[in-house]
Amino acid sequence: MTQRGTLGVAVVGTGKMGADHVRRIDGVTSGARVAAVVDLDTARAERLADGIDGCTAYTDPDAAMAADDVDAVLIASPGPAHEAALLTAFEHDLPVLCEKPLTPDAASALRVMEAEQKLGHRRVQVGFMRRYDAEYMRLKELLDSGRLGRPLMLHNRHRNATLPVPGFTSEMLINDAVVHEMDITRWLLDQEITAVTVMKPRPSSNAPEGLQDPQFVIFETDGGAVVDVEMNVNCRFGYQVQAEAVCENGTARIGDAHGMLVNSAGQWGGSIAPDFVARFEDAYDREVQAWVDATRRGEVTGPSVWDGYAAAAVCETGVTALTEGGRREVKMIDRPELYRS
Ligand SMILES: NC(=O)c1ccc[n+]([C@@H]2O[C@H](COP(=O)([O-])OP(=O)(O)OC[C@H]3O[C@@H](n4cnc5c(N)ncnc54)[C@H](O)[C@@H]3O)[C@@H](O)[C@H]2O)c1
Ligand SMILES: O[C@H]1[C@H](O)[C@@H](O)[C@H](O)[C@@H](O)[C@H]1O
Repeated sequence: MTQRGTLGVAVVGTGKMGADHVRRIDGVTSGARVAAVVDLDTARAERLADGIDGCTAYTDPDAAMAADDVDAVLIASPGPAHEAALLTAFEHDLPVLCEKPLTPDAASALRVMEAEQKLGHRRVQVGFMRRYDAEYMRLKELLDSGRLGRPLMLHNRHRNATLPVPGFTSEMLINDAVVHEMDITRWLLDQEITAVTVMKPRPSSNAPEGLQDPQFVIFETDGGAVVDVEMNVNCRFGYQVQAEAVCENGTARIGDAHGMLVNSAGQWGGSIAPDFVARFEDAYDREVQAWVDATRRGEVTGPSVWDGYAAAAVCETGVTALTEGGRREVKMIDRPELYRS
């Protein structure tokens, strides 16, 4: 860290999400600066670095993490590349904000968890940004207050206008998209997911040939709640994330706010965000600021590697339910001591 305590961050992966985080750290977040950008696509990293004072472009994550001006790492490469980047960050004992998913399967998430336990302290915040969204935070506060009684069901809708990245697969609807509902369910209800069922409606004609889109996913939890998720990555009309908790004495629903309502030409209405960058902008800002603030205090807060592992275990079960059918039970190890408090 510099004398004034500004955190030098290396951003690994500078595609859609990584570039957005670079812009955020450079222009929105306080107490941090982009010291390095890393991408296999050298030209992309160099273009980004060129616009930022004191920022160096790298293709090798290890070289970036070894640099004197790098104090922390933000990983925004694709999920399958996260494990290698995390293990490299552990070798340098650097704090990490790792975009979701922690890793794409439970075995690799376990390896990361074992490596972090060997360090003897938590180093990673996982990028489940919905926990920092104002609406989800209010819903959590309400459920925790007990005013509506015990939550019985949670209905979720998760709709992307078009494929989030080219080549999105049927498994990725679970691994890369429904993974958000896996985390938010665990967090909102403070319960673990114990079983997953995936129903397959007739695919939309908007979906590329062979893609099972939409999917209807059902979770059961160890607290007896039933949770459903409509996952759709070709809805065409915009980006929409909604949740409704059904409790013993009432319901609470979020995700309906569409900003300003306009009356015009015999109609009324608002607008729908085009994509996750717009819908969750505030949540990403809060998430990154919380990470920087905690890191500068020498703390690690937010979703942990345990949360990343739990989501990965549920994802793996979900992919089995998708490909083999039926109701599938989730298998997880006991929570290690490091993640109990
Ligand atoms: N929290 C959210 O809402 C949210 C939204 C979008 C993406 N994401 C996550 O962010 C990550 C990146 O997604 P994206 O949409 O930006 O993908 P993307 O394909 O747009 O960008 C990925 C970038 O990483 C680079 N890359 C690939 N392998 C690398 C490696 N080994 N080392 C360094 N760079 C490498 C690629 O060249 C590319 O520039 C994924 O984990 C994704 O799930 C999260
Ligand atoms: O990586 C993205 C991102 O996590 C979005 O929040 C989600 O809506 C997309 O479906 C997913 O592919």
